[in-house]
Amino acid sequence: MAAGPVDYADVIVVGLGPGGEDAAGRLADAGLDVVGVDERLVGGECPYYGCIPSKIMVRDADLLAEGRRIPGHAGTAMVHPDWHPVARTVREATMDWDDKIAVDRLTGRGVRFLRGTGRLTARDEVTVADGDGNETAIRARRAIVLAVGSEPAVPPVPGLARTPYWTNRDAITAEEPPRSLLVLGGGAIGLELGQAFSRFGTAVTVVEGGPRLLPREEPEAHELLLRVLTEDGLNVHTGAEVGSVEYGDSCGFTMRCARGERFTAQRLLVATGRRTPLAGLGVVAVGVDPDARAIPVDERMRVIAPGGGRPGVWALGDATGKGAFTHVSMYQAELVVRGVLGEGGAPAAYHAVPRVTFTDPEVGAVGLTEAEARQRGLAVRSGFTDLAASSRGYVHQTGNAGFVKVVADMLSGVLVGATAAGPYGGEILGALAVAVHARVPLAVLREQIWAYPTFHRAIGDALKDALAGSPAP
Ligand SMILES: Cc1cc2nc3c(=O)[nH]c(=O)nc-3n(C[C@H](O)[C@H](O)[C@H](O)COP(=O)(O)OP(=O)(O)OC[C@H]3O[C@@H](n4cnc5c(N)ncnc54)[C@H](O)[C@@H]3O)c2cc1C
Ligand SMILES: NC(=O)c1ccc[n+]([C@@H]2O[C@H](COP(=O)([O-])OP(=O)(O)OC[C@H]3O[C@@H](n4cnc5c(N)ncnc54)[C@H](O)[C@@H]3O)[C@@H](O)[C@H]2O)c1
Repeated sequence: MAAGPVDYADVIVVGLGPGGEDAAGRLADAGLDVVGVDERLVGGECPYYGCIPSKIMVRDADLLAEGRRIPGHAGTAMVHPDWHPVARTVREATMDWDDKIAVDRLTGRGVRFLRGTGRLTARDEVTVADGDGNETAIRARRAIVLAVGSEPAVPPVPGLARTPYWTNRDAITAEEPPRSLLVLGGGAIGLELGQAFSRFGTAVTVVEGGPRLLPREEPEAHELLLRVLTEDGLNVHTGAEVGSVEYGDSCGFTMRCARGERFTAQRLLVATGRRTPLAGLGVVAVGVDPDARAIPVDERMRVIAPGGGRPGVWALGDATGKGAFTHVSMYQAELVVRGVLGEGGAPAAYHAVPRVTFTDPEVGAVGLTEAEARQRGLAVRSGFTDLAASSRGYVHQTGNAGFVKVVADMLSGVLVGATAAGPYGGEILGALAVAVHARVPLAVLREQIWAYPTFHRAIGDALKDALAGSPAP
């Protein structure tokens, strides 16, 4: 590689996903000389291969499902799925995977943008390699922000690496729904995209290695999704250890599981989590173990390493392992900006991280699950209510499956976690997220009037269930 001149900047932001782009823009707005570096698309995974295009697919797939629910309730409906408008909308939303507008927006705020791969070459220096083999070293006068996100983690299944498997990026750019799709991994990506393709006519088989779908959520969420997805026509297999994967042009993918099952499909989507490869980022330069799963950060998002913190080196987003969500990345960007500008403010708190899996029914959750709360030794009382049995569930009829579950710590007298699964589960979650975030006393929540007949009224019923037998406030 050709070594170039050394440049200087106040702040260098490596990775311009949701958090990095936001931090770079805001630091430039504050008058700092900021260099932003990205090797791919400014905006990161979320707008091009993640949240936005996947939710477009989910929304359109949900429209089909609603149409199919008309018979028996509101007349007749003939639903003929067509993927082409979906692919078109996704292309429009991603500008055909072109970030010109995002780059212009960023440079318009004064950020100097470099397209290339950044790596730490000293504790205050990032070297950027462009596609033509040129290298530019930049020294940071004030701060380096590592916002490199994550990439699909592909498990070491024998044979898999030699096959043309899909990751989320291939699924999002699909111009046609596959005839059949094997989904490896029953987490958020696998279930959202698996259900969406299924509604467009793809024969979908989900193969989950663990005992439960959405393993980080309440077991009731697994039970609900297993039932509903199976009713929807997906084949769902849990506890399946994959022994091998093969691919042939004529027969597609064949997956063999240790307990004897054999699955075949035209396409295979690998959705088994994310990873942040740290070695290539040169994190040893700031004392971080290159084999670590995430960049260790303190409560102000400063990078920490054995022997203490690294002044002027910050990290945010998926790379920090605090929750691979756009809202976490944006939340952390706020902390980084405040920290770099020396503004102080509250440190990071993760007791109320919300998450929504946009399946139908949606699974919204915040804070701890009941099992996590028990592991922490809290004085746990949980409450549960079935959404279908509520007045709104009765009114809604078809597609009304869901529940609200709350997890209370009776010692501190607050909710420490909650799940709202069902139609608009992610929206119902809003009220529960406020309660967990603001530590609203149970005595206050218990007095709340919940509008009738809403789905969120089920929160009141779940609270009653948790507090049954407790003295009135
Ligand atoms: C299919 C899918 C659906 C999702 N849906 C949701 C959702 O509904 N809601 C939600 O909250 N989250 C969702 N997510 C997660 C969300 O996309 C991520 O949490 C979010 O994008 C992480 O943001 P980030 O700032 O950490 O970085 P990323 O978005 O990962 O971006 C990191 C950027 O850094 C760049 N980069 C990496 N290394 C280097 C380097 N060495 N030099 C230069 N540039 C580099 C990359 O090119 C990339 O542009 C979804 C993810 C996927 C895959
Ligand atoms: N709606 C959202 O907010 C949303 C949507 C999609 C993705 N995301 C983010 O992206 C992350 C990545 O999504 P994901 O679905 O890839 O990961 P995930 O961690 O949510 O789920 C991965 C699943 O794959 C399973 N798995 C792992 N290895 C396996 C193997 N060898 N064989 C079979 N199963 C295996 C795990 O047990 C798990 O259930 C999510 O954790 C989430 O943070 C968020």
